[in-house]
Amino acid sequence: MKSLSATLYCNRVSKTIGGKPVLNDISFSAYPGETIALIGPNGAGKTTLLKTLGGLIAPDQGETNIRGRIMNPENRDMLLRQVGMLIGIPVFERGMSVRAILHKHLAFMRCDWSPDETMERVGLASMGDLPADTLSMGNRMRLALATALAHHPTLLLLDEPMNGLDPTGMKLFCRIIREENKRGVTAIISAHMLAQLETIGDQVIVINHGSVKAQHAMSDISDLESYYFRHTQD
Ligand SMILES: Nc1ncnc2c1ncn2[C@@H]1O[C@H](COP(=O)(O)OP(=O)(O)OP(=O)(O)O)[C@@H](O)[C@H]1O
Repeated sequence: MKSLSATLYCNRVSKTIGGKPVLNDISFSAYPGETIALIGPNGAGKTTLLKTLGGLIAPDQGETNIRGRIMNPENRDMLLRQVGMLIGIPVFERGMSVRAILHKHLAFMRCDWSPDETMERVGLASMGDLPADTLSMGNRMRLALATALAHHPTLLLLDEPMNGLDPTGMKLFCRIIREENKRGVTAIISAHMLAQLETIGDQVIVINHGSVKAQHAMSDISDLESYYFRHTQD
């Protein structure tokens, strides 16, 4: 019954790529206003899981349920308007300005508001006219985050969103996630930066070899680093 009010319900998802099982029977729920920290070693399956949750790849078995609806090819685009994704290394159209990229994204998401507020929020207000492909790595990450946030989604799927951010950017990122949670937004964040995750995560899921190895409330974990090593030893 609990899953009925979940923002996201990942139900027994499995995926094999190139003959190799990458996700094995993964289930969990994410509730409004909470952040789930997805942690695990390189190659554990975190990105593949986020891609599957965001409908970028189809599971072989199991399903993703967003706000009570099972994602399928017919309702995928409608459901994805409720999702903000940052998955993979941000690459932007050559020569297109930061503001134009956000305008295009908002139009695609059928939102009629200006991108200015989101640019301000991520610290790109003074860079709106710059071609996005000339931005530094950290500022490209800020733009990718802006794209995930701009259309006011209820679910954020963020894969290593702090990569390339300077300490100010990381602090800003954590503040934005807390603000989003207060508005009821659910965030699933895959990252290796345990110290930052410790401050923003409500739940932790450890993935290794494509399976959930542990899941706990962050408040029950006294030291995330030891917890990580304890649950990722082969
Ligand atoms: N398109 C693909 N073709 C072949 N193998 C793939 C493909 N995508 C993912 N894999 C494999 O699936 C496994 C999980 O990869 P994934 O990128 O999901 O891991 P990850 O936990 O996100 O790792 P990292 O922390 O290094 O980003 C890896 O063994 C990877 O090589």
